Amino acid sequence: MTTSGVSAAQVQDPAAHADEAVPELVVRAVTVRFAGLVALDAVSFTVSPGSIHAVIGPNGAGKSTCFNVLSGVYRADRGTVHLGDQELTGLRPDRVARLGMARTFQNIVLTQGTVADNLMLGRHVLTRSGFASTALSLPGARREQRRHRERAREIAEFLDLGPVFDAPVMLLPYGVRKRVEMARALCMEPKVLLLDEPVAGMNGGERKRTAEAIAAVRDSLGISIVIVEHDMGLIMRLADEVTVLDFGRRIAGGTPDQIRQDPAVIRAYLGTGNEDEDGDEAPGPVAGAPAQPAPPVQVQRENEERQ
Ligand SMILES: Nc1ncnc2c1ncn2[C@@H]1O[C@H](COP(=O)(O)OP(=O)(O)OP(=O)(O)O)[C@@H](O)[C@H]1O
Repeated sequence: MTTSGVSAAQVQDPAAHADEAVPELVVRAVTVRFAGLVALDAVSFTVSPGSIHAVIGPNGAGKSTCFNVLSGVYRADRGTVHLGDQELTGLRPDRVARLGMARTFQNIVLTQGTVADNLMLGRHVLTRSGFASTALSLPGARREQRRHRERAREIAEFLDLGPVFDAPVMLLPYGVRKRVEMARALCMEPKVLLLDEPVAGMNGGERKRTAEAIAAVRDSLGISIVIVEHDMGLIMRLADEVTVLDFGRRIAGGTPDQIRQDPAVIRAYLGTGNEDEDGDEAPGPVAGAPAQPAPPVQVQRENEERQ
């Protein structure tokens, strides 16, 4: 689907990476340490081409660290990241972006310029004309700028941002600004889109719209999406595959249905450290607990009490 009337064919257009097949993203045994703390401990997973792959886990599990390794912000102490044949391990963020990995940021709230200005920033990595020829408005550079602006408008329309293309972002509601941020990343024509908590802070309507937009990106553009998000309802509806982290370790992986039933996941979200003064485990999920695993846990607890 598309979120506006723009056809998939229009959106699947040209760009740097569109003629190349989307490759697998393979994370192998990645370890990251901060002083004495192991934030990621030999974590491995594979993102299938054209899929939505969620990375979830309780607070402090290592999700952001994982994201920062994928986008080149953090350097892994051990392990590798490959996008197809291309090794990304240890490359700087700008190089990782040029190889087809575009990311959004958890806390970014765009405030400067128009929507168009922000999307053109995303086109920057694809611009061939140098700074001087653009500044001097040479004909070739002007043509290229026009082509990029047209493409930015197509992407804006795809994400329902057409009507606000020339509006200052500062005047837009929070949820729309977050969608501008996603459009900016898409303007880089990535093979893999990394979404860091894309619905954080949104109201119900904005969440629904953003979820539709994410599904539309996968279905129409065929690129892979890696998503870190605390909204478990959204993850369970959207994701094709889920990797679950806890204390820096990968404790489970599979489809949302498999994850819902996985005892290690249920244990991690219940939290084994929630003990009261008598040493009894305090019931109830920790923050960010999945909405769906609750029934199997209750059944399991009833069985334990009966024994
Ligand atoms: N730059 C850093 N320096 C030191 N420790 C860090 C740094 N970044 C993360 N950590 C630690 O690494 C562990 C994993 O953190 P991370 O932010 O990756 O978890 P998370 O799953 O994203 O958590 P949350 O859901 O709360 O955002 C935590 O114990 C955290 O305190």
